[in-house]
Amino acid sequence: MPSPPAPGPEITGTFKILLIGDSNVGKSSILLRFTDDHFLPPEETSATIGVDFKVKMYSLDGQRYKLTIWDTAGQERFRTLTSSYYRGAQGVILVYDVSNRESFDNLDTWVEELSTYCSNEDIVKMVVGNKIDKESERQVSRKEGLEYARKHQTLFLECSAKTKIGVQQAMEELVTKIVETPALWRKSSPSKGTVHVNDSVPSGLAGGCAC
Ligand SMILES: Nc1nc2c(ncn2[C@@H]2O[C@H](COP(=O)(O)OP(=O)(O)OP(=O)(O)O)[C@@H](O)[C@H]2O)c(=O)[nH]1
Repeated sequence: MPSPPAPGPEITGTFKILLIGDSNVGKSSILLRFTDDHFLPPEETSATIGVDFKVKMYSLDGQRYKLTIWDTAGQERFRTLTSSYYRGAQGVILVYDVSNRESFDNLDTWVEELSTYCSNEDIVKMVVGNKIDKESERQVSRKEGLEYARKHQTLFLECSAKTKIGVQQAMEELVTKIVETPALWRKSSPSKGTVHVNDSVPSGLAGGCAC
């Protein structure tokens, strides 16, 4: 009998990360760029209905993390089960489109939704201005984005899912900050030195609730 494959390196933590923001700002595109390094042309994209998610293994400082990244619908009519999106999340990315002022102005609504459904003060938040490749159509300056993030004490980055600038960096900064916030994900330290984590499965119904 062939011997079973050797087990892979252990997973240090499993993190649930959410993408929220207005419809059309590029949440699904950021996710696809991050997980598959791919960008779909406009004619091949469609509005997210409800929620979608992708899983990606991610290495940082020699440790392996399992990221479940939830892509939520921006359109009100496609949003269902809102509280379960937030349940067990360690990180949230609030996305706006730098070429669409309204999507930036609406960030307040998303911050409000976050505070309604997520009572965990430790959750790591990041504001991301997407579509910086559309520089000539820019309606929101980098300074404004940065000021908004400072006011709400969140991380901040600008990116383009199209050209891929900033996408990897955004995820890396978010994951780094989550790792630096043990209260969010460490449950106990068993004997082998491995950390037991809040394993937030995509159903949003299992695992300890961080919210
Ligand atoms: N120029 C440019 N277009 C982008 C970028 N990211 C996304 N888009 C386009 O913006 C449109 C919306 O992108 P999606 O990723 O579907 O947006 P979404 O926020 O997931 O939308 P909902 O699912 O409705 O919430 C699509 O036509 C994308 O091709 C970007 O970085 N630059």
